[in-house]
Amino acid sequence: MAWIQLTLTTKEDYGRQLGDILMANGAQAVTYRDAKDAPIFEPGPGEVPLWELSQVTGLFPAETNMQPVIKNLAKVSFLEKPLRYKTDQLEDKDWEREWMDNFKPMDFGNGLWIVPSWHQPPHPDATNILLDPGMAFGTGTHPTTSMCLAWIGETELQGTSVVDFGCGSGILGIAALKRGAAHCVGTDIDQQALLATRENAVLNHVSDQFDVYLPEFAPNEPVDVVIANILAGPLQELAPILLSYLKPGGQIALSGILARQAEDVMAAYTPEVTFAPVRYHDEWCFLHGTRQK
Ligand SMILES: C[S@@+](CC[C@H](N)C(=O)[O-])C[C@H]1O[C@@H](n2cnc3c(N)ncnc32)[C@H](O)[C@@H]1O
Repeated sequence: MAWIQLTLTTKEDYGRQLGDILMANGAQAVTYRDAKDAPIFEPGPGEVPLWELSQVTGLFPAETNMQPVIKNLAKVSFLEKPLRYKTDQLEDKDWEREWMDNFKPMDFGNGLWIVPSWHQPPHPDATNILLDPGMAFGTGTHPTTSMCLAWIGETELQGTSVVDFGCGSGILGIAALKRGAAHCVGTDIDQQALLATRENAVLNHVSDQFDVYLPEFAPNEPVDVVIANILAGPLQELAPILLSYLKPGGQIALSGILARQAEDVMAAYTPEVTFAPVRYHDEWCFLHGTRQK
């Protein structure tokens, strides 16, 4: 059996509502692709950041007459006018599994692996982080996450307290805990991310050590390590908050920064933080440093 795939983009607040509307119009399945897992581009002034958008895709039987569906969607008040959408013909396959099949166990060095929760760890003795990202950002495939994971893998974290700011799937906090950190506070503005982090913490048997909050409810107790993979703009704006979390002598890791933005981000954390040489991966860079005692 073949299928028609209909894809629309909407503000993430409306993602679920749009999914319900697609189901009510005959979709057999709906999936959400957070634009967060698409390449991130720094939004221009006044633009909606890409990761506030959800891509919602409905799967319709091939014989569906899509005209009435499109007509109904054109009346939905929160969708763009004129309606923008994309249709594709799909051969029959387990399409939900398709993206899952592309998410494979990955080695980040120093024995640190990310393993999709539906895979067997290829090296059972390694530090294996089992992960189901759900709708949250953070599979390890994006350079901004992978540079953080490489740093976590090489850093002595035994007994440390950690803040994972913008925790997404919880991938970084869980990795830190599995590498010996004693406790982690994760914060995110996205409820889906908090949910995914909690679930992944349970999956990895670190839920007792991983507390998750919306940023405004997070306890502001200084910790040994702050990790934040969010965009350069927020990293600069949030510098006083992130610094308020960091103990003297503590370590900070910042990611989500385009290479050309490194200087500006470092300036926001100077002179409190002394930075190590900048690391680069594709167009992205990674900053890490130590807070003066
Ligand atoms: C690029 S993702 C990183 C996710 C994960 N930590 C990783 O490294 O893959 C950024 C996350 O930060 C969250 N975020 C963005 N702005 C934030 C803010 N001001 N405070 C807290 N979280 C924020 C987003 O919702 C998103 O989950």
